[in-house]
Amino acid sequence: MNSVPSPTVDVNAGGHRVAELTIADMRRVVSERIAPLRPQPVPTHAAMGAALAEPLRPQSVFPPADTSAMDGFAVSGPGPWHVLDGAVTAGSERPRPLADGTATVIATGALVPPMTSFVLRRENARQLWGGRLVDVAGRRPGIGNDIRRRGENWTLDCVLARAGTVVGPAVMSAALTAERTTLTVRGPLRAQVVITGDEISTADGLRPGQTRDSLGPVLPTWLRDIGYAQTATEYRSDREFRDDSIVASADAPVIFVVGGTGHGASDHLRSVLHRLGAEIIADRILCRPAGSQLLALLPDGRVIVGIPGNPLAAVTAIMTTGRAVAHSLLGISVAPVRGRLTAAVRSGTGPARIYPAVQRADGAWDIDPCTRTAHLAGLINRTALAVVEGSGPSPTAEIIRFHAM
Ligand SMILES: Nc1nc2c(c(=O)[nH]1)N[C@H]1C(S)=C(S)[C@@H](COP(=O)(O)OP(=O)(O)OC[C@H]3O[C@@H](n4cnc5c(N)ncnc54)[C@H](O)[C@@H]3O)O[C@H]1N2
Ligand code: MOO
Repeated sequence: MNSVPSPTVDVNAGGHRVAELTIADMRRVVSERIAPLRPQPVPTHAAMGAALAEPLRPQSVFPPADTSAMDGFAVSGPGPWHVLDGAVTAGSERPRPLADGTATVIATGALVPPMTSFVLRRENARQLWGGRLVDVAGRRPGIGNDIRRRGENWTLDCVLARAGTVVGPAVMSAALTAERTTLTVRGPLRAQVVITGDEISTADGLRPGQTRDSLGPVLPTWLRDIGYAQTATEYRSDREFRDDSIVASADAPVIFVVGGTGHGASDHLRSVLHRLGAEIIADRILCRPAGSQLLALLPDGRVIVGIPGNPLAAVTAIMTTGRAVAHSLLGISVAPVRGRLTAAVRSGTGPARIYPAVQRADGAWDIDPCTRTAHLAGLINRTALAVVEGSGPSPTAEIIRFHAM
């Protein structure tokens, strides 16, 4: 929609042009201008994708009591043992103490009765004539007793995860094991996606001139991958986008506006930003695709990322600028990772080139130099973007992986 040049919308809030930024400069500006979210207590089960604002310390030692590590018999004293009636199952409270010379059936995870010497695994136990139990493994007392001792995994002074760690399934699960019912975190980060453009259609059957929306259903997956745990998506025609208050009213710290970043007749993002008193902090990034990105701050601190409409450019913008914004808001720092390429490539003296990439068995990355931007077919079976910068032939590139896929 921006094929018709327009002299009317080259505007930004301060009235002066903001320089095009390299990717490194964009990351620096983002970390300087976008402050981390305020830490807040969040129920542990609702904290997926947030970042720990404090080290994760246990609320309870683990295991909280001596428990059996195996199905078998809790035995007291040297054998053979007389097996008592009944069984100690997981979930039973306070089993009675075991008298010397006796044994009781016990289940994995059950509390070990006081006076237990060790747990005899079922496969190492035989009952003699008359019912007496013996240990056929001939264990030495105290060795491999198959009892999980209270606090042997962690005590209250342990740190299970450092501040800045993103809450994934392992962190959440460990926190629950440690009886942490709330966590002090930044996030979970929410994003509003606004897909603009008169030509974009989600309805059955395309009319001439329409373009199938190939981003709305998939952007939340990419966004979740880089730290936006919750996403809401809205569609607006160009005029609706220009006239309504979706950007003003969006209830999310980050608003991704898809399309309209250019200077074409229907590209209204700049004028909307101007009207809302936003400060543009990056106007174009020196990269291809996704050069036509805008990064702006609303007066209340919400961040607007204007991403190009071409689908591969949109994903590239999200994986570079969108990712840097998420890291800043979550208060985490992620050092760029470099990878070896299967063949040296030259980006030339111009902008950084960003290519779909996939890792070979030997660890080197194959890149696709000829990918088109109007669709995402070039990302099928690819697991990363490779960022190539510098004028000479480069044998390595920054690798930005897609973790969720
Ligand atoms: N005179 C110039 N024109 C353009 C330039 C330029 O440098 N000078 N850059 C081109 C590049 S590269 C890109 S990328 C686009 C960026 O334009 P916008 O951000 O304003 O995006 P639109 O014009 O709205 O859309 C571009 C393209 O993408 C299609 N699109 C948009 N949304 C979707 C969607 N949800 N699903 C599928 N496809 C979508 C849209 O129909 C357009 O074809 O500007 C170029 N022009
Ligand atoms: O930025 Mo366009 O993003 O090269 O397709």
